[in-house]
Amino acid sequence: MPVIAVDGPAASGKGTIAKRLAAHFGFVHLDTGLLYRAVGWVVRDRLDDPRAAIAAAEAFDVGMTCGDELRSEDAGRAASKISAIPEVRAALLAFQRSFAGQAPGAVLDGRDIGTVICPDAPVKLFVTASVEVRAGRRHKELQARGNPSIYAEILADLIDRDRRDSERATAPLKAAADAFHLETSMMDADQAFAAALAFAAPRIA
Ligand SMILES: Nc1ncnc2c1ncn2[C@@H]1O[C@H](COP(=O)(O)OP(=O)(O)OP(=O)(O)O)[C@@H](O)[C@H]1O
Ligand SMILES: Nc1ccn([C@@H]2O[C@H](COP(=O)(O)O)[C@@H](O)[C@H]2O)c(=O)n1
Repeated sequence: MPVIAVDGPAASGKGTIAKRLAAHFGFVHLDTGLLYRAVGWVVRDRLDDPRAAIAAAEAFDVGMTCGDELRSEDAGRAASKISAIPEVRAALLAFQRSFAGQAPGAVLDGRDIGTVICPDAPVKLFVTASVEVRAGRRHKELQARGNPSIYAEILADLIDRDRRDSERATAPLKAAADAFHLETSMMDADQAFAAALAFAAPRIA
């Protein structure tokens, strides 16, 4: 089954693109960040205990990915910490691969989809935007949801998260060698989707 792998840093717009590509092609979509957020949320009071995170990942069930609290910045921070643990990543791998095998095709977004989870995906996108632009998008999103948000705090958090996600030893955030780089700092969501679709469409039979 064809797979579209969409990777990139936090708040780059990869989820927005992934959802729209899935709707366009009639594919299923998985936001893999939710898996790490769910595990991080379970152990949010024990983030210094890797055994707790590994146990939560080994007990992962898709039902754990529901709930507004997973969209919070606290859940994102917790996810970024536990996602550096190799055994946590290993425990979540089979679910992601199995999801990717569904008919008629799948779109997965995350950090390591093109490099580790689906290295044979016929379409790989690496979506970026400057960290200032990403912080502005996230700030606006939180405000629209009625959540308190301070731009400077969001910016500092994203810088921290980028560093942790890129520097970890296992499955770091990085573009696959054959990924299409989509820099969206100067694009609105429609322009970014159009550019992604122009790359993907000829590669999806
Ligand atoms: N090109 C764009 N221009 C302006 N805003 C955008 C663009 N793409 C996405 N957004 C908005 O930016 C915010 C973050 O987008 P999105 O959730 O798709 O990012 P993400 O990379 O999936 O984030 P995360 O890693 O946290 O899951 C959302 O509010 C979304 O509507
Ligand atoms: N494939 C993935 C997806 C996510 N992570 C980690 O989870 C954090 C939250 O992800 P969001 O996409 O919801 O922002 C992220 O910062 C990563 O640490 C991952 O490692 N691999």
